[in-house]
Amino acid sequence: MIAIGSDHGGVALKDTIKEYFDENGIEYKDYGTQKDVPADYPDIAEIVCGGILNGECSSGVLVCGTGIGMSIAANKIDGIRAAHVTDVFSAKMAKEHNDAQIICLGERITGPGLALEIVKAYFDSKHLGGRHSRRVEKIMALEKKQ
Ligand SMILES: O=C(CO)[C@H](O)[C@H](O)[C@H](O)COP(=O)(O)O
Repeated sequence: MIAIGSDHGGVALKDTIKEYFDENGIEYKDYGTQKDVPADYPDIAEIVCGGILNGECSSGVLVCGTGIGMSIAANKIDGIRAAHVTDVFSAKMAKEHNDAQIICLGERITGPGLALEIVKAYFDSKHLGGRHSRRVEKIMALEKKQ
């Protein structure tokens, strides 16, 4: 199950991504917000990350105006690796190298066509393990050092 959420600045792109999921039989849970309902991105980031940490969802997509606020907020939550991506190669690397559970997109930055290519690249990729796992473990250890 994929978690998806946005603030009001990302709701149209969220709906585009949901259409893609529907067309491709990909299961998701929409954590809001909905059209015409303003929301603060840290609130949505928190509930989407919660859905991943409690095991309900395995990964997620967060959308705001730029993707920046969502990624800053999500990365404050213990156990979460969220990647702010604006291109296909970075989306692939976010999974292959960083094992990011979440990608963050910006509706005011990335058009719907490219955004869908990014989403596909991320979900079609697998974490490569090996030396990348060692580095991901070091990222997670940083949380414990604070
Ligand atoms: O967090 C952001 C910027 O880093 C997002 O783009 C938000 O969607 C944006 O700040 C919302 O702004 P608005 O003026 O309230 O629409």
